Amino acid sequence: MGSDTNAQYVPEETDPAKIIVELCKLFYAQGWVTGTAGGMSIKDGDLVYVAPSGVQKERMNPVDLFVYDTKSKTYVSKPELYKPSACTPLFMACYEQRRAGACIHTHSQNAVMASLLWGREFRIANIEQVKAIPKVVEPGNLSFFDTLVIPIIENTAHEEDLAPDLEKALLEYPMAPAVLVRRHGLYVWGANVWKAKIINEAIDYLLELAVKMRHAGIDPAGDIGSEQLTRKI
Ligand SMILES: CSC[C@@H](O)[C@@H](O)C(=O)COP(=O)(O)O
Ligand SMILES: [Zn+2]
Repeated sequence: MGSDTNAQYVPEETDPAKIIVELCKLFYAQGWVTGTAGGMSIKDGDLVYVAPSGVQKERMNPVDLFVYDTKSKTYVSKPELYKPSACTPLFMACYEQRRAGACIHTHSQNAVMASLLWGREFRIANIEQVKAIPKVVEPGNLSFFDTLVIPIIENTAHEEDLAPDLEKALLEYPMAPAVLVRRHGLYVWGANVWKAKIINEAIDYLLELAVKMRHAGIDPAGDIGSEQLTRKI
């Protein structure tokens, strides 16, 4: 019985270009990368894989991706028709300052709504899903009783101009697993692509929940029990 179940196991894809193409389709279905927005990147050793700029991110082929060698500082694969994603300097900042193995940028409406409802930082506490978020500065994940804090930076006219403020936020918030961009979206990274995917999903869930809590008059960072004041019994 057990071996039958294992026979169903499909090994994970290991080609970064194929993984980016696969995940962008999933993110499109979530409404995170529609209308050419958002994207993602993977760092595999010295090589950084990045999507082309301005393309429908759910319709890319592996050969469309740019591959940059951080050692030789040259592109080892450079599709002729395209320019690399405008998010590239931001992905590079996450690789350099966070030793990330993958970065995801979404235009999730949950991220945009949260950026409109919170000021300089987003906070949520005492929700089970925070246990999917790494502590970043030490091994392990946040506990149920920890507060997740995500800095919010202001948007700029061009994506690449966000890089200095993102770099500053990464320095000022060493424990942050992501950065929100007001009226724009979210940057998330992880030690590898699957961790980045999980963290992105968990953060999006928490952003959506926090926005709903706010609309219900509940403080998402409030103490356990404080929400009872808003409950109609
Ligand atoms: C809807 S256009 C969005 C872009 O300006 C940008 O914000 C973005 O997320 C994607 O940039 P791109 O250069 O296409 O990878
Ligand atoms: Zn964007």
